[in-house]
Amino acid sequence: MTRQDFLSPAENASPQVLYFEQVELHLGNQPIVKLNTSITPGEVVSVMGPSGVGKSTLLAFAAGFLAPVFRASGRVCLGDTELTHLPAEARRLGLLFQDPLLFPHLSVGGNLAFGMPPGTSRRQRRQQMEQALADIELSGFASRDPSTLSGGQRARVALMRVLLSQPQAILLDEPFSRLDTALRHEMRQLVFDKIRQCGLPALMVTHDEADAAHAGGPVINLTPLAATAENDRPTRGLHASS
Ligand SMILES: Nc1ncnc2c1ncn2[C@@H]1O[C@H](COP(=O)(O)OP(=O)(O)OP(=O)(O)O)[C@@H](O)[C@H]1O
Repeated sequence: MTRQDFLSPAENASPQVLYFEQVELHLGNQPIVKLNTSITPGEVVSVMGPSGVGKSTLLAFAAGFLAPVFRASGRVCLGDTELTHLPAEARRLGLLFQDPLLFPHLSVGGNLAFGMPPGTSRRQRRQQMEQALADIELSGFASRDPSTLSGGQRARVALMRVLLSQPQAILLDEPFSRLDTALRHEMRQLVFDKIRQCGLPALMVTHDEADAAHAGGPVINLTPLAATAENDRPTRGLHASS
């Protein structure tokens, strides 16, 4: 399944670069994170660093639900479109967190259909849902109650739900940390393969060096206090102010 499979013809399918331009986050007067980087389609950039350094806060800023206690400057852009001033729901970012939370009141199929863009016809919904289930070897599971799935099956459904929402980029926060070793390996492979196939830029927060190694992209190590990180790819001429 590729990015094209998820997109209606009306969608702009061209992959975009995700930019963090001169992003600075403050907690009170205390600077916690500075970031200036770009993520190309299909690339997974890993963000690492000690507990409390601001990794999840950075994702919250990008996703559009930063707690009011923080002060932020800088921009997050997809190609030429600035996301920073858009409400969270308009940013079209796919979020994958530690817990593969599925809606308990919806079937597996209902969960998959949940995030599909408005305007997706009934036939398209069914077709995409069935294709997604086949893709994760869960054909025939559409009417199942999510509580009857194993942890690995839930994680796979959660991933496909994110992809079916036609995101323009993916944000991952410790996506594999609750999985046991075998499952972790399997999910890493699936998630990174899908991100590459769909040509989506992705930013992943992780404590696990093996996650970052499997992701294959650059690793940004945030350090405490005025943490500054910058990778060495083009960022439209902007530079981190360290
Ligand atoms: N709502 C909030 N109000 C006040 N302080 C907060 C709030 N959310 C986070 N913080 C503080 O902001 C800092 C960054 O937190 P954040 O959760 O981003 O860290 P992290 O690097 O993701 O940590 P971990 O690896 O433990 O998940 C921490 O000092 C944290 O205590």
